[in-house]
Amino acid sequence: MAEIALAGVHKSYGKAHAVRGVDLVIGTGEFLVILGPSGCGKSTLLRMIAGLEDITAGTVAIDGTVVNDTDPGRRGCAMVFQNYALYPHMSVAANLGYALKVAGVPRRERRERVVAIARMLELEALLERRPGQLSGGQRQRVAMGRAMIRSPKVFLFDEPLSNLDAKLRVAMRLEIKRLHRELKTTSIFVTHDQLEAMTMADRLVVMNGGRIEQIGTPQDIYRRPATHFVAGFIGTPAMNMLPAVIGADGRAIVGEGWCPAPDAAWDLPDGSEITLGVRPADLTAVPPRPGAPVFEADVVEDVGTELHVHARAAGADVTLSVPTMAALPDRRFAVTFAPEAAHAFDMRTGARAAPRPRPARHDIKDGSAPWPKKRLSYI
Ligand SMILES: Nc1ncnc2c1ncn2[C@@H]1O[C@H](COP(=O)(O)OP(=O)(O)OP(=O)(O)O)[C@@H](O)[C@H]1O
Repeated sequence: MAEIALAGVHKSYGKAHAVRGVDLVIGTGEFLVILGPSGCGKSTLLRMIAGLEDITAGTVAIDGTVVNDTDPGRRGCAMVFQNYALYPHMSVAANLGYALKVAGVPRRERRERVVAIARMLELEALLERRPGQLSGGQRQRVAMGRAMIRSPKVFLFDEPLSNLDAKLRVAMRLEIKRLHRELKTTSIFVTHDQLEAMTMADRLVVMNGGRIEQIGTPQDIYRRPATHFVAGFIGTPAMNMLPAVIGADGRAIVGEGWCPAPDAAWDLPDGSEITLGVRPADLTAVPPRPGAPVFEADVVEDVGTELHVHARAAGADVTLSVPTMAALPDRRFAVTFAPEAAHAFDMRTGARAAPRPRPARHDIKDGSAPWPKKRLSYI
């Protein structure tokens, strides 16, 4: 059990910057997931915590002690990799007990601990097999057991489920969460699979281009994405993104004057270029109306639980998620959405735009002054 604190952590390979100044504290017992596209620096960050990569700048501290120059074996971290990294010529039992053997733990105690871990991971019947005689899921469980046996302070998972088929991934996901509930070991789990990230994380970190874009609970990140990148990266089908311009009243105008969210206003200067984001499930089809583009359903994908309707209009494409085709009585329709379902991103910075503050009650539109704050005395 340990707290991990990263301060200004940076990694460059020559002129290329893989990680650019990451500040992050992972609390004791927390299950933190790092999510991001390929090449965003998530594995490099994990490997710096493990001690498998030098840190170019900044510090990594475990339980208050800076470990930048501490050997990987002395950091108390155990790492689980995508490719299992098992010894093929050794039995499951020998693989599980190897680290204890190296550490000089007596044979009897070793055996006891191997059996206890095997019981926890349902590997007891497989102890005499070699890795080549196991399924992918069983191999991954052995890899987990090997990491668990030394009772590490921290588990570091580097895309451990990527080589498994879809069904097994779900099973292993649950197993890892169950183990975490039991052991409460501080864990960092790196993945590029958003479903894995959303379902496993206590707290989620979204990375892009070596930087942290957002940190929060999966719900925070889904409901209030902090940046244009996060909004587009999280959610399937992806959020609809409509290029828009801020008008004089703070409302967003798309194309030739369509104001799709008339009740929402943003705190940006007139003329600011934004992207208006709306999740496919938040769009509702309504009969065509003047001033709004008419969309035409193009491709409909049935994913079992819902339908994804991809529709086109002049200059804009949208996707709607609907429970049944009854939500689309006609092929041609306009779209609407609740103001609170709209996300706006400032295209200069990519940051989420704040709503425009509503006028305070004493603001008087005709230009007369509000009542003075101090009460007048008539004595
Ligand atoms: N040894 C290295 N030498 C040079 N560049 C490297 C090295 N290792 C990683 N990089 C670069 O650093 C960046 C981050 O790599 P990293 O492996 O951390 O990404 P990732 O987010 O884990 O990606 P993936 O999901 O594909 O594993 C990439 O641009 C990668 O090409």
